[in-house]
Amino acid sequence: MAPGGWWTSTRQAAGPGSKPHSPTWASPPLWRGSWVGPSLRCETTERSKPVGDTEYGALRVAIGSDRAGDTYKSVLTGDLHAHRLVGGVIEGSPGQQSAATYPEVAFAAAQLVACGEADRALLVCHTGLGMAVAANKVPGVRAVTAHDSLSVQAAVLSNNAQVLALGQGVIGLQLARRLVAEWLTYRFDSTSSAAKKVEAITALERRASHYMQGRG
Ligand SMILES: O=C(CO)[C@H](O)COP(=O)(O)O
Repeated sequence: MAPGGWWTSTRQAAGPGSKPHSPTWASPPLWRGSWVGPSLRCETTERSKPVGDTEYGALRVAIGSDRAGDTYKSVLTGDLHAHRLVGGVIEGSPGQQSAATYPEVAFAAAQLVACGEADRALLVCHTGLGMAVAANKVPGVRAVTAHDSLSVQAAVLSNNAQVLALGQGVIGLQLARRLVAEWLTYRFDSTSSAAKKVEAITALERRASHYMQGRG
């Protein structure tokens, strides 16, 4: 089901050189759940797949921006559609999104990731900072701001971050496009030494949540 209101999704066939990342849309169904309004609600009862897991092939990427990131978002959306490793693009409807603030957009996109509707999210605002801060409020989501190749690589390989936030006011468009192209080629290795540290972050998140519940 297409995300309601804000988000539209597009499936696309991977290009000839895409193996082993060719999409397998039919089994299991990857586009489940529906999304409502600025504060989106995940109606998926069962995750299509674990957050950040890419075993099903080509990446499904949600992309969003506030007004300050709109120009880059348009260009990067085109790049995503054309990229051989991207199997689907979910983008906020430009009309409504241009009025949306970065916390709303980031939270909504991060929810798409957390619920398994998207593998990753690409967010653009003026600095990339607020988007990452807001996206990190969604449990299970790891969002970073990164404006150089090493950080983009480490975001995936070391931190298993599913969300990349860029600042339209910080880097030039061509660097942003290059970084996104690089970002799409990286896959987290769950057998790597980084995995235990990412698990530790998840455990901390659970502990914090229990602590807060105890206080409530
Ligand atoms: O960069 C932003 C948030 O980190 C955003 O694009 C601009 O922030 P605002 O001026 O507070 O809306």
